[in-house]
Amino acid sequence: MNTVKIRDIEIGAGAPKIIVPIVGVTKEDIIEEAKTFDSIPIDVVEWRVDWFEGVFDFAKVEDVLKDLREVLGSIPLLMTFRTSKEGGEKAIEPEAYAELNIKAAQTGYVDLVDVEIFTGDDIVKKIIDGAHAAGVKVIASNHDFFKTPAKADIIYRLRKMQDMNADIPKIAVMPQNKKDVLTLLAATEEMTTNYADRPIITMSMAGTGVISRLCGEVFGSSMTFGAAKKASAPGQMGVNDLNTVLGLLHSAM
Ligand SMILES: O=C1C[C@@](O)(C(=O)O)C[C@@H](O)[C@@H]1O
Repeated sequence: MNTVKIRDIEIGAGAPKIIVPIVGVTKEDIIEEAKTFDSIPIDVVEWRVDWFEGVFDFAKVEDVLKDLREVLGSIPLLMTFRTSKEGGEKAIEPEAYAELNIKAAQTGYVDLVDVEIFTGDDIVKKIIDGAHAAGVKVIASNHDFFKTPAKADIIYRLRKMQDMNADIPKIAVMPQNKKDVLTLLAATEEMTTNYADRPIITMSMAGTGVISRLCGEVFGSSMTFGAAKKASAPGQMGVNDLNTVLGLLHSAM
């Protein structure tokens, strides 16, 4: 399996890497939160730009990115517009979505962008090619906030992301019972063992699924989201506790 190197972080090797989301609404909140990150264990910061009040004015987005980049120093920065149809704060037209992601990639301030795989193949391809041309890696994503698809379907979606040349395929699903968590873990193991030639990220959300956010090194999920100030999805643990558990499991493996 190939790893993905972003700055000093090697994704797909060792313990899962911790991503901490920022979900501030104002520039001030976003930057203030980023300033607290030098005292907590973080591998990658995710700016959830769909929460930002100025998200539809690119000059404002670029202004925040510039300051975030400066405050974060060498911590890699992922920019994510999570659309309302996949659990995010706002809706966006596909063309505007492509433009936002490609322009952000071209600023040189971001290391990764997140692209929802079911936005339409042409748009997805345009974003992935545009990000790569700017030297930016792409996480392809899919979210089901209501249920857990069948194992074969989860694997199909992750393989589609890989086939479309995303650097890191990712899926987040909601369990309706404990068996659904096992389905997500089984899909993760099968994808990693049989199909993936790159790191993947999977999680089962909410309290029932929290185990999936901890055991990625066993089953094959290379990154996990932890909360600093405010969680961006149900089931995210506090980042310090998350780091402790990942470290304990890593040293026992
Ligand atoms: O895609 C994901 C995963 C996530 O939904 C989670 O369940 O941790 C949190 C989001 O911020 C992120 O973009």
